[in-house]
This record gives sequence, structure tokens and C-alpha cells, in this order.
Amino acid sequence: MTSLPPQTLLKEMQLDNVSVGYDGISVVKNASFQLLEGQIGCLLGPSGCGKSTLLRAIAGFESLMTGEIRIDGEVIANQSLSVNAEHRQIGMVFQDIALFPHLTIAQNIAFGLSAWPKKAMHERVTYLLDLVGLAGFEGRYPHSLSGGQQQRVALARAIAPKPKLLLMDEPFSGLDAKLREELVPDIRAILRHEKMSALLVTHDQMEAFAMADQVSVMSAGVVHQTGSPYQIYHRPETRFVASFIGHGDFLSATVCGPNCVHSDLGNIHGELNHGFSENAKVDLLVRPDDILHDDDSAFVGIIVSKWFRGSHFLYRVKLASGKVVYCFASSHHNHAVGQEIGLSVHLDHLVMFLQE
Ligand SMILES: Nc1ncnc2c1ncn2[C@@H]1O[C@H](COP(=O)(O)OP(=O)(O)OP(=O)(O)O)[C@@H](O)[C@H]1O
Repeated sequence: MTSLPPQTLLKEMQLDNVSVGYDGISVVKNASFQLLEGQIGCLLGPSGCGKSTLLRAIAGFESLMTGEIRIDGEVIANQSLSVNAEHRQIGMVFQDIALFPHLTIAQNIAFGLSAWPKKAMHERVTYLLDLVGLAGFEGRYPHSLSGGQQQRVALARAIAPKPKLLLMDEPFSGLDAKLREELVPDIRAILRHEKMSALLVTHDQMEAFAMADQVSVMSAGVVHQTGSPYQIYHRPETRFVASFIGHGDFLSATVCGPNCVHSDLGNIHGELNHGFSENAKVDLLVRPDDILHDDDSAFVGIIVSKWFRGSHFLYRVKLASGKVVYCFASSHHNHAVGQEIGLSVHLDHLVMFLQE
């Protein structure tokens, strides 16, 4: 058995105050975050917020206006230095799959392995074909594969040379929803199996949540927050993150204690001290799963719209103040639009922002 070149895993990538731009105007501003061994990170944000630009800077295709990028403690880019893309040990997968049409699937996967001994190359290609579920496809050409199969080949090609880090720019956006749903967990499992650190760019939060251990939410070039999907959803640190992620509404509220606010839905107590001063006017984030239909509650609202979601109904409910909020109800509670229903609040942690 031929011994394969040893795999060098990423220990840590660190971005410190990275700004990147075009023609002297920064489109990524002071981005800082860290990616650790085996972690799958994600840059999530609306179109044009600078995700691809930041990814391209990490890959070595854009230079830095300020800041520093380090891989395993070694500076690969700052204002005056930029290690060549091909020397960064970074693999890339793009939205437009871009396989070589005149090469077989095996030749595509082997493309970055030309320096490897023949036997090791063959073993690596066979291993990867198997890993991405395409054993037996080695002699086929890209045009004879489905979009999802082609994207698996693109992944195999990118990870074949054992890069320290895999960058993926909207790799699923050319695929239909059903295929995407199947492929995302598969790709995650493959990266996990390879202990490969990766950074994904997407504007789709469900994709981000399904793929990533850590999500960096961006808006207008600024990284607002980096955290686990759970933290991003339940503990958003900025108003933008709170409103961009998931469904939610802001209820006007007044602070009435160290872990209490008073709102249209009564006094709401959180588990933690929120740090706001007594009587401060705040906007309190309420998600659909924070407000439940409750016949016994004194707080009521009028249903203004409803959606049947199989296991539950999602209602939009107008409160006495005129504020409209989401509300979950089990699918046995089928109420008509215009009907009044009772509401109870189930909020463990209070996410709120001072009113502007
Ligand atoms: N080569 C370029 N020259 C000048 N401006 C550019 C260039 N590439 C991107 N931009 C601009 O930089 C900003 C950020 O673009 P970028 O592609 O990084 O955003 P994005 O978040 O990846 O968007 P999308 O999700 O639509 O791909 C945009 O305003 C874009 O028009």
C-alpha cells in the first residue's frame, strides 16, 4: 500500500479587522472572527453585503485594505503582504460547478494531484468517489451527471489535495430545493468525516443552520455577530441580526426589573439579568414560538391571518395596542381570521434593544 501524503488539518484561522474593497472603497469593514479545527463556518447575509468579497480575500484573490488574516499563526495576508492563492492550501467550490467537461470524473477529481505518486493518486480518487457516493462513475463525463452529482464531484476535486481549509461560495444555489435538502447534510457529513475546516457563503439561513457550526451574520460589509446557529437565533446581539434571522416582531416594552419587562402581553420575566436600567424603553424581540395560543390567558388578540403548517397553525394576531405578532397553536386549534384568541408568552431569555 502506498503511503499517502500526510494530512495537515487547520488548527486555526484568524481574521483581525479585515477590510477589503474595490477602487479604494471598502465593502468589507473590520471583519474579525476565528475558525477552528474541523469547524464549518458560514458567512450569512443579504445580497451585496460583501460575503463573496471576504471569501475571495481569504482565498487570496483580493488584497486587504486593513487588518490581517492568519492561518495556524502564520500571516497570509495584511496590507503589505499577500501569500499567493496557490500557496495558501485552500480549496474552493463555487456555485457554477465548473468541472472540466473534456475530463472524466476521475480525471476531474485527480486534477490537483498531479504531483502525487500514481498509486496514491489512484487510491485517493477511489476513496473520494466512494466518499461522495459516486463509486462507479469514474469513467463518466460531467455532462452525463445531474447537478447534485456534479457538485459532489466538485467537492471531491476541491478536497482531493487535502487543503487545510475549504471555501464554498453559494455551492447549492444552482440546485433545486429538494436536491439541496438532500445534499447539504451529505456534504456536512463528508467534511466532518474528513475533519475538514470549511467556510460557506450563503444568503439562505436554513442552509447556514443545516451546514454550519458557526455563523457570521453580515450586513453592509460589517460582521454583526459570530456564533452558533442557536446563539444567532436566540441571542441576537444587534437589531439587524434579530430581524434578519427567523421570523420575529419587536414589542414596545418598559423595563420593570433586572430580569423583567412590561409589555402589551403583561410582565415578562427572563432567566438572566438583562442589564438595562429601570424604566428604560426597549423593543423586545418575540419569535413565533415565544407566543402560544392559550384559552386560559387574560391576554387576547384578533387573528388577522393564518397558515396551516401540518403539525401546527401559525397565526398573525393583532394585540389591543394595534401591534401584530406571530403565534403558534397546535393544529387542533383551528380558529378563523377575525376571531379573538388568548395568548401566553413563553420567553426564557429577553432579547431587547433600547428604543431609538
Ligand atoms: N470586482 C468588483 N469591482 C467593484 N465592485 C465590486 C466587485 N465585486 C463586488 N463588488 C461590489 O462589492 C459589494 C459586495 O459584493 P459581494 O459580491 O462581495 O457581495 P455578496 O454578499 O457576496 O453578494 P451576493 O450574495 O449577491 O453574491 C457589492 O456592492 C458589489 O457590487
